[in-house]
Amino acid sequence: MTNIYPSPHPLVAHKLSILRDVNTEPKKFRQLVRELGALLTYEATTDLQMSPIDVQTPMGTAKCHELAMKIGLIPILRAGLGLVEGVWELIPTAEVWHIGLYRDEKTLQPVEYYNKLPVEPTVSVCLVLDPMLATGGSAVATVDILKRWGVKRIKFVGLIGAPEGIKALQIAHPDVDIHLAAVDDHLNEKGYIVPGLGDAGDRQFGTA
Ligand SMILES: O=P(O)(O)OC[C@H]1O[C@H](OP(=O)(O)OP(=O)(O)O)[C@H](O)[C@@H]1O
Ligand SMILES: O=c1cc[nH]c(=O)[nH]1
Ligand SMILES: [Mg+2]
Repeated sequence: MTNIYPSPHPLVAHKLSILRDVNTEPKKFRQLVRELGALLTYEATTDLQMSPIDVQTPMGTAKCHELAMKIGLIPILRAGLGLVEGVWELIPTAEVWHIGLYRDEKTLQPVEYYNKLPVEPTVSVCLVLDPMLATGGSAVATVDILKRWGVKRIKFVGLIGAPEGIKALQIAHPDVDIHLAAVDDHLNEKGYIVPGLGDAGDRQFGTA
């Protein structure tokens, strides 16, 4: 399938290598997650729909373009929170709708604990934000929720994906583009990505 986009950008690779390092402390880790969120979103949004607009400059009229669609950022709590700020810097008009999911430690199945989406969709494009795509359960469940909400255009923006999670998301939602900083080797017996970066939530929030 062709909907998986690992970033080819040297800045992304450089920042990811520092992020992975077991010695990178939470403050630096949060900064890198924020920066990577912005860089990956820049790559993920090249095909957004635009509408023409005439802008008066001090020298005349410029034929310009503006975003034509309302964009929603959907961070998956907790770890997805760290990606919001960098993306919001680029798209300040985006709405942010939080989805709370945690993985059951034994079954690795996602458990929903927060969802305050209004009845009718208020956005037409959603960027699902979560650093880790491991089994894919959390991403698939979030896209399920967004499709039930009525959103048709959905992209996943994350940092590291395991082949297992990428496959699961592709099979469940082949229409969802997957933008990542890297694709890693495999999942371990506890569902952690190897080599990965450990627990993205714990490393951001200092809870390890
Ligand atoms: O692809 P999956 O197998 O579903 O795993 C990925 C999920 O696991 C992590 O969240 P976690 O459950 O640790 O919650 P947290 O962000 O609150 O730490 C991560 O942030 C993803 O949401
Ligand atoms: O490697 C992993 C897998 C799931 N969640 C994480 O935070 N890290
Ligand atoms: Mg976690």
